[in-house]
Amino acid sequence: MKSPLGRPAAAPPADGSDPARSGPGSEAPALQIRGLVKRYGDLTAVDGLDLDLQRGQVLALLGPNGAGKTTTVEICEGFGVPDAGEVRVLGLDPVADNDHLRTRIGVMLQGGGAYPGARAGEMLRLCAAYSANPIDPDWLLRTLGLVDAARTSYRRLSGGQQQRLALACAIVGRPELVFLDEPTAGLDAAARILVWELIDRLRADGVSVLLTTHLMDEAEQLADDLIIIDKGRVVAHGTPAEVTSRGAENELRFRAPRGLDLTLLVSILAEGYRVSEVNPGTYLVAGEVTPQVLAAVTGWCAKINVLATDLRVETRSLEDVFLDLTGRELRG
Ligand SMILES: Nc1ncnc2c1ncn2[C@@H]1O[C@H](COP(=O)(O)OP(=O)(O)OP(=O)(O)O)[C@@H](O)[C@H]1O
Repeated sequence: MKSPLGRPAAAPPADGSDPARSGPGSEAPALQIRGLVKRYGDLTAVDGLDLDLQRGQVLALLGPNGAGKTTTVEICEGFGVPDAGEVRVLGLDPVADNDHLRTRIGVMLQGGGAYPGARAGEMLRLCAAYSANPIDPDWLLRTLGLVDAARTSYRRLSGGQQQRLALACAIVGRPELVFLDEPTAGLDAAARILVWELIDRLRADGVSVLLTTHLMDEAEQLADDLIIIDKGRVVAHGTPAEVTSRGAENELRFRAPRGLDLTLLVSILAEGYRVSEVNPGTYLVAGEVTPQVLAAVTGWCAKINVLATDLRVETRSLEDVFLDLTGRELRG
């Protein structure tokens, strides 16, 4: 069955003009930021930031409190003007081309934009009415577990229901790019999974997502790429696996008979690896553990006819990397 999220083929503009400049179906990246600077008085909130988000990808923007995430996202949404640098959203200038972008991007507002007395279902239908080809609101209410809340006024919704309604409103217009600001903050485990599944479906349908989050597992689960920023600068970027492994001193541990002669193993491994018997019968190889290093160690075991047991590669978590880079907890 075709997903109700799927974007229709873009129709050419009726007047033959090219309002988006980059054109419907263009290959312009979802987001491209070069050398972004934003100052508030003496404070440089964003300090030469570069960022790329390709079509159909999820990019997680991580950083401690005050790192410059919201400032960056607001500039992308057209709510702020850079002091220097260039920002392109779907190939367009978010301020000058705001009118053309409004229907092509989705913004998840934290509690904002709501009429407290309006019912959840009515609010979602109102958001849908702004779009020429909205996603079926009833499908979204079902998918986000909001059917029972559809007739409840916004002010009586639980925090988690308001959060999911904000997500539904952000995507009901079938945006090409959606900005999600901590979309699962405060949600219980079941609701969080519903939101994660929906974000996965958005990606599968070619929607690009810029996700700000303080949740390490959320970033690792959902993101194709991560950017960690601190004091307005990028301190790490890449896939979750790249960010957690780059330059990392991982460890390989195994158990084997005590007192083995390690000279041959040391000579097989490249310079810089440290091999030691940390406890009688427990061996440690410290350095970047690549597949080749793992093969070298097991090859050495085979050569000396030793069966290594409890062989374990210990990698650093995203939280460890984050702490190393920013000196602060991911949660801020
Ligand atoms: N309108 C403003 N006027 C003055 N300073 C501001 C303004 N908006 C943000 N700042 C400052 O800019 C810096 C970056 O703030 P920003 O909200 O972008 O960080 P953040 O990474 O989103 O933080 P958080 O995780 O707490 O939301 C902070 O020091 C903040 O106090």
